[in-house]
Amino acid sequence: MYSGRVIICDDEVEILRYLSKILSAKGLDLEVFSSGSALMTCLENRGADECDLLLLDVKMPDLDGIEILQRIKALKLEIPVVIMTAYASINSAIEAMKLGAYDYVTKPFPKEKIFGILEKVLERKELLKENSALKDELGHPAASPLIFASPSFTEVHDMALLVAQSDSNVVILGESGTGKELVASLIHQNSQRASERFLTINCAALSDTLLESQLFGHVRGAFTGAINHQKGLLDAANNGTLFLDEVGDMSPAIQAKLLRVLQEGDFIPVGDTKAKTVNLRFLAATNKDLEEEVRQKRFREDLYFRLNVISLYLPPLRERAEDIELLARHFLRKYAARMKRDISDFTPEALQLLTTYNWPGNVRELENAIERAAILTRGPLIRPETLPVWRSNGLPPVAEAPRAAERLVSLETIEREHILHVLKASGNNKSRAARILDIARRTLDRKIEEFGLDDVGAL
Ligand SMILES: Nc1ncnc2c1ncn2[C@@H]1O[C@H](COP(=O)(O)OP(=O)(O)OP(=O)(O)O)[C@@H](O)[C@H]1O
Repeated sequence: MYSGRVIICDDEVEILRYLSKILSAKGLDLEVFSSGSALMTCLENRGADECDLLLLDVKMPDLDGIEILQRIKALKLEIPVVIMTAYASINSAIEAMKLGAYDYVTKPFPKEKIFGILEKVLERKELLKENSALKDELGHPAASPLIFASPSFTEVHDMALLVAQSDSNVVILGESGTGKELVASLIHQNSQRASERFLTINCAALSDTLLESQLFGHVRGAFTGAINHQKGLLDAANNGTLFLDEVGDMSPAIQAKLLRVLQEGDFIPVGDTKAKTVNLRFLAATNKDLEEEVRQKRFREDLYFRLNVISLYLPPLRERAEDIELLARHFLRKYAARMKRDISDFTPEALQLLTTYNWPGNVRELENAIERAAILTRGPLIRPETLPVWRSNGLPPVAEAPRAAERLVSLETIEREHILHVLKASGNNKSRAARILDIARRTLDRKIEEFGLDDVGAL
């Protein structure tokens, strides 16, 4: 038996019935949606609180799974999503994984497949709980999800805790992947608004119209496709904190509407005539030089002053080498546990490579590198060759930022590399390789064909 809450969204009644039956038999709380738009309305209004897993069909007539994932990502809802796809739409599954889906299953799937995923998800939830209990014991604030040791980050962290006590708006500056969103959530968790909601929106990820209706909400019939009344994030976060990520990318029209909220504390939903009053704290982040944007008249000065009561600058990872090793070990523990692998440490060479590389994508790039290395590692130690920053000539430090194409590889590439590796290691014995990979033999055959690995025997 399990304890947790699962949302299922599929337009096929048979699938809904099948999943409801097997999951409720295991003691799980279920919520079922037969259309993508109904699911989105619920997530937008209520957030993903207390939901442990979302099982999402990729192909639905009104709103497909990929679009839902994009919206979940833009709303920054923390919810593991498992995409359910037909064999024919396997490319959508890959697309979904790139968008941050937790996993995917190909229909028809045995119930054990879903139970396996559920166990991993619930185990992860427990791990996160343990982690925060441990931080409590060590005397760190329970809400701090941040790992750091460097003096420069300690200073910003202390500053963040201090400004959390005030109710002022804050702008968090720093390169992409430096932890701006984590710091925003830390501020909220340590503020007087901690018991209220912390909602986030990425202003660069949405079109102008969508951003406007997400922020301010709309009434029925406000524009083509507005079939229902929809509450905006300003409303949903009332009394809590709203985090505006990539605020520097907001259009002048939306900047003007937002300024009114900051000045008057009210706004008018799209298509409505009545103003709504809200009480919010705004945290905003950008990797743009906002002062320069103001000088260039791309960002309103009055809005800038309203938002930027206090500003925090997160230093890039390359300027805080002390944090790299700590973060790398933290991510290694996380991914080794998630993948149930006994990888305990880095070789000294790998560690040296990690601490001397200049990490243009900051902590996010480091996390991706460790996740990839954990997938590719066979022994107990992470070796340099599994790190994307490794060069075949063995030269460790890279002074300049490598080109993106050299650093980052797609999930598809990793999957292909790993299948190739297992096939070679098993002497091209496909049944054995399928067992090691923990996938059905016919799934392996399909992937071999898809990735053009038929000739592996000859390698
Ligand atoms: N100090 C830290 N401790 C633990 N994890 C961190 C830390 N800093 C960043 N991360 C992780 O790195 C990733 C990127 O962090 P985050 O999204 O907060 O960065 P960001 O600056 O908001 O990025 P962007 O500008 O691209 O939105 C996240 O997975 C986050 O959990």
